[in-house]
Amino acid sequence: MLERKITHLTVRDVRFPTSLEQHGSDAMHTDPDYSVAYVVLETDSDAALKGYGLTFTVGRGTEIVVCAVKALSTLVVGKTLKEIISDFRGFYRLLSSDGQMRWVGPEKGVIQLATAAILNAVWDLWARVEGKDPAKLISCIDFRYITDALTEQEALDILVKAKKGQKSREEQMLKEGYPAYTTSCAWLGYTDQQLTKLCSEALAQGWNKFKVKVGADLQDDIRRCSLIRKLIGPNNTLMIDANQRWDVNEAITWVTKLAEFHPLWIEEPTCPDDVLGHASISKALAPLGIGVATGEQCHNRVMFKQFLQASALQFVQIDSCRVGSVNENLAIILMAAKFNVPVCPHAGGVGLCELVQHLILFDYVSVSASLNNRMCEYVDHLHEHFKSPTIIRNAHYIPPKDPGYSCEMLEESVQKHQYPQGEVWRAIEQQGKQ
Ligand SMILES: C[C@H](O)[C@@H](O)[C@@H](O)[C@H](O)C(=O)O
Ligand SMILES: [Mg+2]
Repeated sequence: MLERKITHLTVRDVRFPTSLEQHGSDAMHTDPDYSVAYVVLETDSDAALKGYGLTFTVGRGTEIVVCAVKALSTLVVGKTLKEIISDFRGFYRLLSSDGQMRWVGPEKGVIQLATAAILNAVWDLWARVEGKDPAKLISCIDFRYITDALTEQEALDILVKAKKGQKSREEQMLKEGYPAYTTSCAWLGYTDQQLTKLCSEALAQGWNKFKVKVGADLQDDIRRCSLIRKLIGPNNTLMIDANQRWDVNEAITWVTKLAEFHPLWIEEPTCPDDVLGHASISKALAPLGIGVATGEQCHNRVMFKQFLQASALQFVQIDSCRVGSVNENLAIILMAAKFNVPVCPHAGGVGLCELVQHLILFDYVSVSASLNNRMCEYVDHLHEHFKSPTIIRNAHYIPPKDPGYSCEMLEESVQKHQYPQGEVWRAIEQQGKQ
């Protein structure tokens, strides 16, 4: 199987009209249409072996990501899986630092999202073919720019140390699943009635950790947080998410006014690139018992390194599509372990829950060995479009059993939602004309 050559790469622009009902809305993305650049790698295998990958985007931006995936595709097509994984570090660097493409990055923005889509598909293909050991995993990581925080030997030591108890953690996960929290009750565009209804339903289903969007209007935030805190009671967990809305001092003042609702964290209080700003916010909010969480728009391992070195975050929110796929997330997860900061993945988008559940299970079973202060985000949208959708039981992610990276979509869904020719978008266009 490893000898099989990748013969084709297709990429499609798939969008869901989530903005119509304000699903996914926040203080900065007021009308998001959850979308993906969806990649399929075809091989010359008789067994119709394919790799499926995607990157999450929002609406119109998807066409630019699709364009970037096409530009990178020549670096992948024609290679065998064996050629790639025998030097995955080198291949990662080829994609992320190709001499003619690097200027539009490097390792950030659209080109990084495109890299994630392609590499997610490569990991999916590889996962369908064989398992991996610690040394092999380490060989996938590009340690360039992070050795001052984590050396290759330290990374290997963390993985080897975590071998102890691995089997029982694996069994525990299969039985109980990984703890999750929900964001689906309190998007910014939802009314108070909607919020009350969704929250009550979620409580009845066993959810005990809730994230609320804040940041547009302080009085609204106070009203919404107070409503939710009353609904969920003092013992359930509340998190708040501002999606980068504030300046540093504004963030401190605003969150201080929400402290009475006892949020565990404030997520993305300010510009995602402002490491020192996050450090100041962390310091100011620590006495209130509120941590800072960030990562969904943290574009590479070097940024995460600085956040960790500067004590600028207390919760590392890895994202399966923002950075360079599993290769780079391995580096981030291992750095978080070294700095003893919990990883709580971001999954608010289409396909993100399906992908990131693999990474957080890996974190527990093979790296951190801890559930302390850890949980994985869950949003209850669009899972029906996936071949192996996430399974949630009693507010826990149940480990997926199908081989691969769980992001193969149903062909019918892809065709219906392809932009602009899919029937869903044609109907919306038609309605607009009426
Ligand atoms: C536009 C998106 O829904 C974001 O609001 C979402 O990813 C969010 O930040 C989250 O943490 O889930
Ligand atoms: Mg967020």
